[in-house]
Amino acid sequence: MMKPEDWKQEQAYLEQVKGMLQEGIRQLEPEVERLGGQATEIRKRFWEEVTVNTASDEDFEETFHSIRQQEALLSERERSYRVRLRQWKNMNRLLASPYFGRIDFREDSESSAERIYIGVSSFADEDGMTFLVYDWRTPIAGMYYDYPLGKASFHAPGGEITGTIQLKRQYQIAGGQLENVFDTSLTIGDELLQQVLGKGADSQMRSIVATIQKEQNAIIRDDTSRMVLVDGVAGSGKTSAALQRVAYLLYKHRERLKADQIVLFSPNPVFNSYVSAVLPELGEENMQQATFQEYLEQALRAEWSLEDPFDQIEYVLTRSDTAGYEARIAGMAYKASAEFLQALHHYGQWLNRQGMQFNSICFRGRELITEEEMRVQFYSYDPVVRLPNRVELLQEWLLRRLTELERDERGEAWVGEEINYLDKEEYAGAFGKLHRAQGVFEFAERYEAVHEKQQNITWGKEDDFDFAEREEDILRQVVVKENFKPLRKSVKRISFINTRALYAQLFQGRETFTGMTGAAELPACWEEICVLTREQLDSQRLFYEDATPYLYVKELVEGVGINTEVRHVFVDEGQDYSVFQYEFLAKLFPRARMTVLGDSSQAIFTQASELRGTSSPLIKLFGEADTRLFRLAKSYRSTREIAEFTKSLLPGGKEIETFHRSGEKPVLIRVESKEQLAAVIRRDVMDLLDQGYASAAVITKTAAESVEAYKLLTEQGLTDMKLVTKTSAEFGKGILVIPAYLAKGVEFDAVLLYDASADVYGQEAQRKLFYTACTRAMHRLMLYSTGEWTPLLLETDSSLYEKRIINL
Ligand SMILES: Nc1ncnc2c1ncn2[C@@H]1O[C@H](COP(=O)(O)OP(=O)(O)OP(=O)(O)O)[C@@H](O)[C@H]1O
Repeated sequence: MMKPEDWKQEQAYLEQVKGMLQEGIRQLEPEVERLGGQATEIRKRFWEEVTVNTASDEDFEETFHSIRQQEALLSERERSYRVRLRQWKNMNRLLASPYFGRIDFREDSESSAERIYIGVSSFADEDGMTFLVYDWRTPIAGMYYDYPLGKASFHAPGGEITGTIQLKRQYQIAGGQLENVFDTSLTIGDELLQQVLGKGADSQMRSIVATIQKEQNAIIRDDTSRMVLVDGVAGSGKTSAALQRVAYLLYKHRERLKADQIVLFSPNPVFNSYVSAVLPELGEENMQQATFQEYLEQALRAEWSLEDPFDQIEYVLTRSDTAGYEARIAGMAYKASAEFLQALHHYGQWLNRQGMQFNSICFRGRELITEEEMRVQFYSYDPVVRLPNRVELLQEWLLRRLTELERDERGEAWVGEEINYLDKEEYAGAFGKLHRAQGVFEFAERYEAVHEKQQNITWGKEDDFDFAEREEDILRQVVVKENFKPLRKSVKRISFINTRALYAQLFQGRETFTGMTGAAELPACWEEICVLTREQLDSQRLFYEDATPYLYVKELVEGVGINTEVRHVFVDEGQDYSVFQYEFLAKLFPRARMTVLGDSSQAIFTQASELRGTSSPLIKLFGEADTRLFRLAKSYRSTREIAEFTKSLLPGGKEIETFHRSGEKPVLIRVESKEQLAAVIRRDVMDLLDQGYASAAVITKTAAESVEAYKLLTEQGLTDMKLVTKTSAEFGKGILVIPAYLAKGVEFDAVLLYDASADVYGQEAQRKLFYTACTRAMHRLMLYSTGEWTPLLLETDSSLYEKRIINL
C-alpha cells in the first residue's frame, strides 16, 4: 500500500504538471491560431503578392523569384504552424493523463536520484531545461520497460550511462485525476496489466504504451537489423508491438522518417480499420496500409481476373469433393515453395538463351513485325546482357522499325481512302499542320530565290513547291501516324512480350518443365496441375497461387518497378505469405528494412512460410547476420482458462505461457439441430450482452456458413448483428457473424464458435483454422456442435472445459 505522504506528494506533482500544461496551452493557443491564420492568408493571397510578368527574360526571372519567395514564406509558416499545433495537441493529450510511469534513477557518478516521469510525449518547463515528463521513446525512459529495481543502464548520445533504479512506479490517471499508484519491483507490474487486460474489447485496437513488456520492448527498439522477425504465439502482442515500433521509429528518426515511408501489409481491409487508431492515440500520423492483394491488383488487374486469398481459402475448405481438388491443393503448395522459386530463377537463365515469347505486332489484319523477327533480334544481342536490358534494346529497335514501317505505309491505298473520310476536325488538325509546314516552305522558297539570284541558277518549274501534292503527303503522314500511335504506345508498354505464354510454357508437362528449370522434384500430379493452370490462363483468370509467380516471371523479363522512398515494411500475419511474396517485397522496396510478425500455429493459407528454422525463407531473405529473431511465448489476450484450453489444441502448445487472469472455462454445448443451434446461440449472446460484454463474434468456418448462421439467427429474432464479409471495410462493436479467416488478428470479448462438430472441423488440416478462431476470445469462449464433436478436441483434457446440457 502506498504511504499517505507519498500519495500526497504524487497528487501535488500531478497538480503541478497539470498547471504547467494548462499554462503552456494558454500561451500556445494564440500562437497556433496566429500561425494557422497567417498560413491560410498567405495561401489565399498567394497570387496577389506575386507580380507575374513574362514580357522579357528579366521580368520572367523576377516573376520566378517572387513565386519562390512567396512559396518559401508559406512553407516556413506552415511548418511553424505544424510544429506548434503538434505541441499544442501533445499538451492537450497529456493534460488528461500526463504520465503512466516513473523511475528514480541514480547515475553512478551522482549522489542523488533523478525522477523520470514517463508519458506519451515529452513535456519540459518553460526554459526547456527540466523535463517534467519524458517521452516513452527516449533512451532514458527505455529503462522503465527493461529493468526491475537495481542496476540499470541506457545508451545516451554521449555513450552508455550506468546507475541504479531506486524506485519504480505505475500510475493510472484518467481525466486528469490520479486513480491509482502502484509501486513495483518488477519490470512492469502485473497488477496494472491485469486491469488493462480485464477490460472489454474495443472495435479498435488500443495502444499498450503503459505496459509494454521487456521482450516486446526489444522488438520495438531494435534499430540495427535489416530484418526483425517475430515469432509469437496468438495474443502475445505482435501487432501491438509492431504499432508501438512504428511510433518509436517515427520518434527516433523524426528528422528524416515520415509516416508515409512506412508500409504495413495487413491480412485484410477490416484489419486496417482495426489498427488505425493506435498511432493517432500515440500522437503519430498513420503509416501506409495495404494488403498484398491490393498490390497484385494494381499490377495485374488490367489484364487478368484475379482470385483473392479468401476465395482461395473458401475453395480449400469447401470444394474437396470436386474434380481436380487434390491437384489444385498440391499445385498451391508447390507454387508457393522455395523449389518453385528456384525453378523460376533457372527458367530466367534458360530464357537467356532461348524460348522467349513475343506478341507479333499486327496492323489492319497484317503482321507488321512477326514474333520470329523479334526472337531473332532479341537473341542477336550479346547473351551477357540481362533480360530486362535486352527487352529495352528490343523496344528501341521496335520503335525504329515502326518509324520505317510507318513511312512505307503512307503509300498504301487505305490511306487515300481514309483521307477522303476525314471529318472536319481531323482535317482541320491536319491542315493546321500543313500550314505550319507551309511556313517552312515559304521561308525555304524565299531563301532559294535569293540563292538563285546570287548563283544565277534557274530552277525548273517542276521543282517548285507543289502545294496540292504536299497537302496530300502531309495528310497521308498524319493519317498513318494517327493509326500507328496505338502500336507505339503498346511497344512502350512492353506489350510485345507475351508473359502469358512465358508462364504457360512452364506448364506443358513434366519433361519440358524440368528441361527449362532443372527442377528435380515435382508433385506427383504435375500433369494435372498443368492442365488446370493452362485452363485458367486460357480464360484470362489467375488463381491466387499463380498471381505472384506470374508477376515474378513478368518482372524477371521486364525488370522490377521499385519504390525507393519506403524505409520500413511491416508484414503482419507473416506466416501467411509465401517465399515468392517476400522475394517480391524485398525487390520492390530495396531501401526498406523489414519487420515480419507471425505465428506458425495460425498458418491457415496454403502458401504459408516457415518463420524460423533452417528452411525459413525469411531468414534467407537478408541472411542470418542481418536478421534478428524474437520469440514471444506469453499470451496476453485470453483468460488463463481460455488460453489453457486453446494451447491444448496444438501439438507443441505446452511452450505457450499463459497470463494469470482468471475467468470462466470454455463451454461446449451440444444441440440436436441447426434451429436449436441458432436458438441457443441467440440465448447465449443475449446473456453475454446482459453481463456487460460489448463485443461478441459468432465465428464460422466459411463465408457460406456465416450466411447460414446470420439467416438462422435472424429468424430466431436476433437483430443488430453484422455479417462480416471480405469486402467489409470495418466492424463496429456489437454482435458479428464472421468467417474465421477474416477474424485473423482481431479479438472479441466473447467468441461463439458456430459449429465445432466433426462434420465441419473433421480434418487435421483444419486444426490451425480452429485454433485461430478459438484464440480470438478474450473473456468468454463457447463452442457448439450439432453432432459428434470435432476430433481436434480429442487431445484436450476434459478438465479444461465445461460441458453443458441445453435447456431452452
Ligand atoms: N504489453 C501489453 N500490455 C497490455 N496489453 C497487451 C500487451 N501485450 C499484448 N496486449 C494485449 O493482448 C491482446 C493481443 O495483442 P495483439 O493483438 O497485439 O497480439 P497478436 O500477437 O498480434 O495476436 P494474434 O496473432 O493472435 O492476432 C491485445 O488486446 C493487446 O492489447
